[in-house]
Amino acid sequence: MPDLLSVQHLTPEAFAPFGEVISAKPETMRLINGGTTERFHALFSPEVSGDGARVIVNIFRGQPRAFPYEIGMMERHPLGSQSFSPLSGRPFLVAVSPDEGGRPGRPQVFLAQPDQGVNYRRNVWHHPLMAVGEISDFLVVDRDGPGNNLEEFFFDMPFLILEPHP
Ligand SMILES: NC(=O)N[C@@H](O)C(=O)O
Ligand code: NI
Repeated sequence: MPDLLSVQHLTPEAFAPFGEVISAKPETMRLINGGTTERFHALFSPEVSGDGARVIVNIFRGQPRAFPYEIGMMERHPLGSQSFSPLSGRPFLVAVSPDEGGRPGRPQVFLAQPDQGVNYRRNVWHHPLMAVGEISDFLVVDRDGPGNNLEEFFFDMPFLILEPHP
C-alpha cells in the first residue's frame, strides 16, 4: 500500500522552513500613488547565484494533475530560488521536503488558495508544478544562466495524494 500524504492548508508559518507564502500580508502594506494603491512590499527576494546568472520572469501553463496522484520524485534548484503565483484564479498543490543527507525527506503537501503563491528558496526540495482541476497559468520568477540548476531525486516507493484538498 503506498504511503498516503495528507494535504494541509498553506500558511506562512507551516511553509517557513521552505520559503515564503506570497500573499497580500497586511503587515507589508504601504499606501502609494496618493493613497489609491496598496503596495504589499518586498514579499520575498529572488535568489540567484553563479557568474552570468539573472532573475527571469516566466509564465508556466500547467495541465491539471489527475488524482490519486503519485509523488514519485522531488527536485531542487541549487543555483536559484523559484516562485509560483497563480494567474488563473485556481488553487494548486505544493509539495516540499526537508533535505536529509542530500536527499528529500517525506514530502509535506499544501493546498495553495488562488490568492496565495509560494517562493521556494534556493536548493529547497519540491515537486514540479501541480495544477488542480483546470489548465492554470502561473507567473514564475526563477533563475537563468550557465550551470546546472536542476537536481532530481526519484523515490524507491512513491507517495500518494488521494485528493487535492485538506
Ligand atoms: N522545469 C521547470 O522549470 N519547472 C520546475 O522547476 C517546477 O518546479 O515546476
Ligand atoms: Ni522547480
